[in-house]
Order: sequence, then C-alpha cells, then structure tokens
Amino acid sequence: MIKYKQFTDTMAASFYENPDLKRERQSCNFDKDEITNLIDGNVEKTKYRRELVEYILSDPSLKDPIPVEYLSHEEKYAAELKKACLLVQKMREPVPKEAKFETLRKRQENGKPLDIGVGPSSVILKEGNALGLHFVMFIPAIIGQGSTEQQNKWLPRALNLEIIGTYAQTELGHGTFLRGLETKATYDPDTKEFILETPSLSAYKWWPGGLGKTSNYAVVMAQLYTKGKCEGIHPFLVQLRDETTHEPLPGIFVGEIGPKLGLNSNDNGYLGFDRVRIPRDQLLMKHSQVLEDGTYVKPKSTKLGYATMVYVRVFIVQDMAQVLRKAVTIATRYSCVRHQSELKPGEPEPQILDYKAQQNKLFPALAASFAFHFAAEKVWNLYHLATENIGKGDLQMLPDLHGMSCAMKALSTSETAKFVETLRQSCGGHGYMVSSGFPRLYGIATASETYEGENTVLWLQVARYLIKTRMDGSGGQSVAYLIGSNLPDNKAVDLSLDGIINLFQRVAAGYVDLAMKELAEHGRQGMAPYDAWNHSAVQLIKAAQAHARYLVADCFVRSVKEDKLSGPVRSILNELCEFLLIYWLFAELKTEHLSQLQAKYMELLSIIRGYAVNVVDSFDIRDEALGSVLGCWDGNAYQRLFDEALKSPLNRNAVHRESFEKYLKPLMKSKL
Ligand SMILES: CCCCCCCCCCC/C=C/C(=O)SCCNC(=O)CCNC(=O)[C@H](O)C(C)(C)COP(=O)(O)OP(=O)(O)OC[C@H]1O[C@@H](n2cnc3c(N)ncnc32)[C@H](O)[C@@H]1OP(=O)(O)O
Ligand SMILES: Cc1cc2nc3c(=O)[nH]c(=O)nc-3n(C[C@H](O)[C@H](O)[C@H](O)COP(=O)(O)OP(=O)(O)OC[C@H]3O[C@@H](n4cnc5c(N)ncnc54)[C@H](O)[C@@H]3O)c2cc1C
Repeated sequence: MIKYKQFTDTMAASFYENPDLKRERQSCNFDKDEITNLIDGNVEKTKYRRELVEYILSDPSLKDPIPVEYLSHEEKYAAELKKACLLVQKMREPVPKEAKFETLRKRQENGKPLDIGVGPSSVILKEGNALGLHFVMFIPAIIGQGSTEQQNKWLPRALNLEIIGTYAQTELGHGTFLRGLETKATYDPDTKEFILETPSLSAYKWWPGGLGKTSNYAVVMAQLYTKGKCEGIHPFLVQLRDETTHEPLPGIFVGEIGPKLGLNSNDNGYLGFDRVRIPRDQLLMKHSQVLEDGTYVKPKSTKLGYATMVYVRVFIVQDMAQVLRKAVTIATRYSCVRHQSELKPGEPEPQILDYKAQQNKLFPALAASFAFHFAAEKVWNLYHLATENIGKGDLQMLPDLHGMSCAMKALSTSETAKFVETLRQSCGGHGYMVSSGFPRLYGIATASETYEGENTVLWLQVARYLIKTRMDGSGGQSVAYLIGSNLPDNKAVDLSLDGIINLFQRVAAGYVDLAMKELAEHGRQGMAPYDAWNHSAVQLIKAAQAHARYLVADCFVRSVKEDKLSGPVRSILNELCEFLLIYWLFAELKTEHLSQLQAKYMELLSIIRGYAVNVVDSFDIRDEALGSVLGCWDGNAYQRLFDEALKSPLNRNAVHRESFEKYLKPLMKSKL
C-alpha cells in the first residue's frame, strides 16, 4: 500500500503538472494572454490585476490558518471581517519597492489609490464580504441619490471608511413590492427633522448585508410623510451606531439574521426604529426635496429613486460571468484529469472530458461565461450613457435601461445557478465536497437569483415593457425589433450568426404575440386587465426569457465581430458563440430545424474539446482565488482532496475519544 504523504503547495507548484493537462497545454495554438486581456479590458489592466492579486496573496496575514468552514458562525464573521479590514489597510499603505509590484507603485506615485472595493477582496473572501454593501450600494446610493452638498459632506467619509454603510430597503413583510414598504419617515417642520418609525413586526428591515454588526450607517428606504400626505418611498441617510463605541443609538434595534444557504461571511441584519429623529438634510435630495416648511418637491420621475437597484443589477451580470469562469475552470480541469469507465472496449479508462455527454455539461457554461461578460460590457455602457443623460434632465433612456438590466440580471443569474449545479454534477462525488469550491459558487449564484429583484418579478417587468412596445411602439433600442414591421421575416433556416440572431428575434416576437393573444382572450372573456395579466403570467415570462436570450446572443455576436481579435481567438469565440446560440435554440425550435442544428452542435462539441482546457487557463484565475482542490492549475486533484480532508478537526486523533466513550461505547455494549 502507498502511504499518504502530505504535499505542500510549494512542492505542487514547482514540481508537478498532471500529464493530461500538460498534453492539452502543449497543443495550445492560440495566445492565452489575448483572452485574458480581453476579459480584463486591456494589457495594462491585466498587468495591474495580476500584481494586485500577487500583492494580496503574498501577505501571510491575509491567509486562513484553517479553512473557514470549520469555524463557528461567530468565528467565521470575525475571521473574514478581519481579512476584509486588513485588506483595506494594506491597499492604503505604500507598496514596497519590488520589481514585481512596479505597476502598483507607479499607480500610487501618480496619486491613484489601489482598489479597495469588492474586486480585490474576492481573491481572499469567498463567502461574501461584510463590507460589500458599503462599496456596492451605500456609496453608489450617496452618489446616485444625494445632492451635491450631501455628496460633499458624506462621500469623503464613506470613501475613507470613516463611516460604514449598507442599503436597508427590504422588510420582513415586504421585499418585491416597494410601494408596500411600511417604514415611515414623517417630517416635523418645528424641529426640521424626520421621525423614523417601524410601525409593526413586518416593517422591520430584514436582509441588508453588513447591517447586523458591521455598519454604523445605512441608506434607509422609507415612506415619506409631510404635511399629512404620503409621498412614497425615499432614501434617508441614517446613523445607526455611535461612531466611537459602535453601540446602537437610542431607538435603534439592530442585529444579525442568522446562518444562510451561502454568503455566511456577511452579517445580513434586521433593523427597527422607535421614533428616531434625523435632520431634514439627511433625506437624500438629488431627485426630490422637502423644504424647511415641509413643502415636497417632486422628482422628474418617481423611478429615479430606484436607480441604486439598477446599478447593482448591472453589477450582478458582471459578477455572474466571473462565477461561471470559476465554476467552468474547476469542472474542465477536473474532467481533463479524471479517468472513468470504458469508452472503447478493453481500452484504458478515458478522460471524462472525452465523453460527449460530459462536453454537453461543460461547454454551454464555458460559452455562457463569455456571453455574460460581453452582455455586462454592453449594459454598463448603456448605464453610463443613460446616467449622463439623466444628469442633463433627459430621462428618455430610463425604460430601456430598466428593461435591459432586468432581463440580463434575471437571465445571467438563472443560467449561472443552473450551470453551477450541472458543473458540480459533472465532477461526480468530489463535486459535492466543500473543498471542490462548488457550494460557495452555488451560494452566490442562487442568492443572485433572489436579491436585487426576485427573478420572476423581473421577468414580469421585462414582459410589461415588451407588451407595451408591441402595442404602442414606444420602446427603446433593445426592443426595436418588436416595433411595427421591423421584424425580419426570414423563413429559411440560415445557420450564419446573423441568421441565428434573426431566429432569436422571431422566437421572442412569437412568444410576445402569443402572450398578447392570451391577454386579449382573457379580456374578451370579461377579465379585468390585472387578472388577465396574472392569468397570462406563464406565457409572459416565456416571452421575457426569449427576449433576454436574444439580447445576450446579440451582444455576443456583435462582440465577436469586432476588429480587435486575432484570427485564432476570433474563431474560438465565433465557435463558442455559435454553440451557445444553438444550445439556447434547442429549447425553442420545432423538429424540422432541429436536425440541422443537432449536427452542427455535435461538430462544435468536438472542436471545443480541442481547446477547452486552454481557454479556461486563459481566465487566469490563481489557485488561491479559485478555492478548489479539483480545479487547481497542476491538476493534482486527489492529493489536494486528501490534504484538505486531513485538515478536518475530526482527523486530529485516530479516535474521537469523547464521543466514543460517551455514546458509541455504551451503545455497543448495551444489550437488547
Ligand atoms: C466580487 C464580489 C461581487 C459582489 C457582487 C454583487 C453584490 C450584490 C449585493 C446585492 C445585495 C442585495 C441587495 C438587495 O437586494 S437591495 C433590495 C432590492 N430589492 C428589489 O430589487 C425590489 C424589487 N422590486 C422593484 O424593483 C419594483 O418594485 C418593481 C420593479 C417590482 C416594480 O414594482 P411596481 O410595479 O409596483 O412599480 P410601480 O408601479 O411603482 O412602477 C411600474 C412602472 O415603473 C417602471 N419601473 C419600475 N422600476 C423601474 C426602474 N428601476 N427604473 C425605471 N423604471 C422602472 C416600470 O417599468 C413601470 O413602467 P410603466 O408604467 O411605464 O410600464
Ligand atoms: C443573500 C441576500 C442578500 C440580500 N441583501 C439585501 C440588502 O442588502 N438590502 C436589502 O434591502 N435587501 C436585501 N435582500 C432582500 C432581497 O432584495 C429580497 O429578498 C428580494 O427582493 C425578494 O423579495 P422577498 O424576499 O420579499 O420575496 P417575495 O417578493 O415575497 O417573493 C416570494 C415569491 O413570491 C413571488 N412574487 C412576488 N411578487 C410577485 C408578483 N408580482 N408576481 C408574481 N410572483 C410574485 C416571487 O416570484 C417569489 O416566488 C437580500 C436577500 C438575500 C437573499
């Protein structure tokens, strides 16, 4: 018997590379850096990111002494928060004069600070970040909702982390239906203050990230009452804890909500107010105001108050591309090194990567990681343009931005959650281990399906936009194909990318028309419009999903056509794009088209098999950031699984003495 020997990371990195992986890498015929640069944005951004990651990972104080899974709920929060705080401190210090950190040092010398947001922290924090909401929602809310004076007052403090905040909107009884929120902010003109009140149990804020123990401020969404009238929900900047002692202020009831399916480094919290007074100028007043005498000044659109959510929905699309890159890296490398069963009778067990059924599990996710990357780029551009226009008083792009961000958020999160589960299954039993990395990725993907707008609810928002567009032609650029006679009617099946995009448009428009017919039919039968809407929901959601696939497919096709790619990378992306489009179409098409697409799909599986390992290498995810024993660069999966198992506290001694003496022994000695 071969005795197990502990393997150190240094040994693994310097001596070992799995021969199957090595062979794939030796046959690489494209420039991996080109794909890395494409994902980072450009060569300089890759250089910066690589140095930043090395800078973080080379710091021993940011390493976990034991895997966080073995810590208690309380210990995990403390250990992860410690790393998050140390990381921020580290990013503020001058970078040492070492050649390998030259880009970082030059950046600091040029007066540009290193990033302290959620990006760098994701290298060392894999179950959420208690400071995450501060960066992703609190600061954006001050920028997006605060007046210039308010930004001048609060932003420097928030950016310096002198104050730490979250975004408190959801309540125990109300998450989706924002008009139904119960928290009240009543203006008192005598003292020029708002009085915050939680009128019932269901009105308690519930869920905000970092609210439990970390934040001392929050942007709180509450119903604004002035001059005896409710003006709807508005954002208020509220201090929750003393800035020195961190004790909750009088009238503030705040705490943490307990363990969750995932993201357990983040202290999601609850919050109630017992007549808490805040100054008038802590209503965030960029879009609407309350004057000293209590007069309410309306915003140009009440939906401007929802802008922080739109920002985060866009952010999530980008995040899902990252989650998919990790998951597919793990599963592809593992599929390369894992040998199982018999493909040809009598021959050695093949790499599981050679099974078509396995490729069918991996490659749609690989292709989708690029699709969502390009989709995020597109919707970010739209977001910036729309925000710039809103700043000039032009709100025309608002509906299109809302429609597009809802569609892409819902599609990217639902597909990523599904793919992560399929990729986990593709790794067999070992995929079920926490050390595989899948449970954490699944925790993020499934949370994203729910937060920032539950997906079903967002699909219905998209459907509302589609139906409106089809009826009155009022929609923006993303729905232009639904307006009037713009829809190309190409009856023959054309398998070029443009031809497939045309099919996507026809499929989506077909569903929209079916939903419209259903709505009309319910109307004819005497149903009120809201009842007809409810009864047509299944069809409406189908239409929204088909439209979202068209949007993402269209972004992918346009990005592949851009000039900046070399020949080999262009053909890889072209094939992945074509492959994903066919994969998505399978669910929608009638049999006559299916056989043509099936042959192409099988051909593409074989082509992608040739470069899949090298493409995931080009995602350039350091082992420490990947956090998976199955997906490490060297492919030494069994050794790493074993190493990780030996870290279990149950393996400290050969016998778990206490439980043996107390429970097992008496049981085994007892007689019936
Ligand atoms: C490396 C680490 C990275 C980490 C990355 C990720 C970190 C993310 C952390 C996220 C943490 C989570 C935070 C949260 O969850 S915060 C809470 C989010 N809550 C929600 O999203 C609530 C969802 N509900 C809503 O948004 C709305 O209420 C809803 C869209 C459902 C609309 O409801 P309703 O129909 O009641 O709305 P109205 O009647 O008031 O209005 C309808 C019309 O308004 C238009 N509309 C609606 N929303 C918007 C918008 N945002 N922008 C523009 N227009 C909007 C809608 O289209 C209707 O228009 P028409 O009447 O013209 O048809
Ligand atoms: C990990 C995590 C982090 C979060 N962080 C924050 C945060 O930082 N700040 C914050 O304010 N909130 C946060 N949330 C809350 C989150 O935004 C809400 O959970 C989410 O918006 C869904 O609302 P809900 O929980 O009330 O679900 P509900 O709206 O009650 O949904 C329950 C079910 O009802 C269905 N449903 C609801 N309305 C309709 C409708 N009109 N038509 C058809 N079906 C409908 C839904 O599809 C769903 O199936 C977080 C949630 C999670 C899970």
